[in-house]
Amino acid sequence: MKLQLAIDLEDVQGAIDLINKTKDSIDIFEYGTPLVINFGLEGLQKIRTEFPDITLLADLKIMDVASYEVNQAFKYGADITTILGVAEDQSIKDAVKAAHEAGKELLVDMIGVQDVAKRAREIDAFGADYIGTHTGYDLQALGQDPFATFSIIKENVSKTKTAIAGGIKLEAADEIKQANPDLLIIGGAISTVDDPAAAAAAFKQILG
Ligand SMILES: O=C([C@H](O)CO)[C@H](O)[C@H](O)COP(=O)(O)O
Repeated sequence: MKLQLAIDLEDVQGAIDLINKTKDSIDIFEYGTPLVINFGLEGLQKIRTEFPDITLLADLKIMDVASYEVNQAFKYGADITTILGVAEDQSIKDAVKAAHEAGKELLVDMIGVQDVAKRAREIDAFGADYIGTHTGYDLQALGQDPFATFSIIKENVSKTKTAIAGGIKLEAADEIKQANPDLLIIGGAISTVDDPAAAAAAFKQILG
């Protein structure tokens, strides 16, 4: 199981500081969608220049023009990027092809997918590297979490690595262990606490 830190901050220097504090425990750093919105891919490039050796995921949440956007993420320094599971089949197939031709990886984010079991089987057949259950902030605010949906995804994929995200806290240690995802994605529970390094280390400990 790998640990990904979702950096959903509003400035690039804050992201750089957070990476420095947590890099002993984090396997993959996510250049989060708010950073994409505020600073575009040039912010990602700054982080890549500062940290040439870290694994970087750009959370572009691509919906269309997939080959172009996937390649832009890689051109600016990403190792992995994301497309939405609700995108057209053709877009996801194009994104998988573009990522693999570049020697990189693609995560399909299942936020907003209604028939999760059916779509998970389809994504599995498309050859994506990761499929991610994701309870977005707007549903977290209603008290929802990603664990039940994650089980459905796990039952319906055979080769795609599984990821889970959405408001996961340290208190969910038992559920995390039971879910046993290939990739655990944590944002606020590391980035917004007083001691992000300690929180990252505590999550890493759960993964064993
Ligand atoms: O993808 C995310 C969200 O849509 C904002 O861009 C978050 O990175 C993801 O939800 C993980 O963050 P937390 O929910 O704070 O753990």
